[in-house]
Amino acid sequence: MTGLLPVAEAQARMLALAAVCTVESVSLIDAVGRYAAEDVRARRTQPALPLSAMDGYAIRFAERPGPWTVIGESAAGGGLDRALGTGEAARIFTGAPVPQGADAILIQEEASRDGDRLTMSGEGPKAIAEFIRPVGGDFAEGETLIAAGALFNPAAIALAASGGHATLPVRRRPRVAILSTGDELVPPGEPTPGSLLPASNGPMLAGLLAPLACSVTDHGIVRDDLGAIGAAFATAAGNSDIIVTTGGASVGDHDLVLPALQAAGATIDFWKVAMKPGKPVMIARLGDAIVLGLPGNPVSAFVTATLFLKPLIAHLLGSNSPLPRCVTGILAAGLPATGVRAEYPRARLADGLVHPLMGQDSAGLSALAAADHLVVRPPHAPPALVGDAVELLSLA
Ligand SMILES: Nc1nc2c(c(=O)[nH]1)N[C@H]1C(S)=C(S)[C@@H](COP(=O)(O)OP(=O)(O)OC[C@H]3O[C@@H](n4cnc5c(N)ncnc54)[C@H](O)[C@@H]3O)O[C@H]1N2
Ligand code: MOO
Repeated sequence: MTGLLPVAEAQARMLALAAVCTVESVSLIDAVGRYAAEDVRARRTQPALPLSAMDGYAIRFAERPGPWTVIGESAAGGGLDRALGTGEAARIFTGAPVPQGADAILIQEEASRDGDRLTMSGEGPKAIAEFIRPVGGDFAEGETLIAAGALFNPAAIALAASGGHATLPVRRRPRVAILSTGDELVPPGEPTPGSLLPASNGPMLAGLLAPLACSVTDHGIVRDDLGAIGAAFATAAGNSDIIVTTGGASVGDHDLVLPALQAAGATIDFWKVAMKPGKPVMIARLGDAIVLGLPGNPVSAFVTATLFLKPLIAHLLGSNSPLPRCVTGILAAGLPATGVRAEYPRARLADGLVHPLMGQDSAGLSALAAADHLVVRPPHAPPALVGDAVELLSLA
């Protein structure tokens, strides 16, 4: 239990430990940011009829350049009550059904109309079916629109709505409890005499979680005392799916999260991950709750929350790809060789290049706040040079 676990292995073990939340059916808006608990299939075909993509006239392509006789109109939600005959055209609007007999749309900018008489004044449609959206062009009834485990982002919500759904199957929102341990901490805004300092990890974690589909309870500051930490665990365990702690995770005499968990009867799965910042990361099960012990250093807490807490929540919500995905960027400045731990230097993307920031200390919040990406450096990597491609994790 004292060795350093590779990051990917630690993430896999964490995900294997945690069961997904139960299924519930919620409104479309409530489903945003959650994941499909089962395949969502189309209950209708879209478009259900051939529809015009433009305002203009429904014509027969072979009859260009006209003249045609305009016999009526087709508006969105309506339609023409009969088929077009030879030499006939219909006024048509965007989203309106294309009458039977028509096979192209002449846009109104390229049409000239005098009473019922219509002729082509511009180039006209270049091919049969131009500006006509065919039946089922978007999707057909019965098709899988959103696969189980995929994210309901706003576009997926629109797709589900278009597919005939008013409610969606999702997983219950995980309940997350935040505990900030440390005798040196005071609530933000309070005086900080001597070596006291504002507890910034709680608001940071709550901020990271705010856009996610979970409910968060910040239990505030817990003193470095075995009894106090144990009592906080006991309070949180009954009504949390995840308990996330910061601080007290290392090896000092005041680092009491591990002994408090052991005293509470928790099963410790791992402690210490091969990453920098963020080595003392702990995963345990306490009753039905997963405990994620993060280091106290503010940047370490942020980076480990990005790599462990956010994926854990996505997993509990039923995501089929809970781990963060990297993109590639080109370095504007070099980075030193890495040691036994993977490293996550804070960086900013500017002019298409990755600029590592000054102040890569695990307590350096200024660089963290200026960063929009973490560079992902594997263990035992040689120095990275200007112009090298590197993996990046977006902090957006
Ligand atoms: N002898 C060793 N010492 C340390 C090791 C080690 O392996 N051997 N690991 C280092 C690493 S790496 C880290 S990271 C830290 C993690 O320590 P803890 O998780 O035990 O955190 P604390 O000691 O409680 O605090 C560290 C640091 O962070 C400040 N802090 C804590 N909580 C907050 C908060 N809520 N808001 C703002 N700042 C907070 C705290 O005051 C300390 O300065 O251990 C190293 N030591
Ligand atoms: O992991 Mo600690 O986060 O290196 O300072």
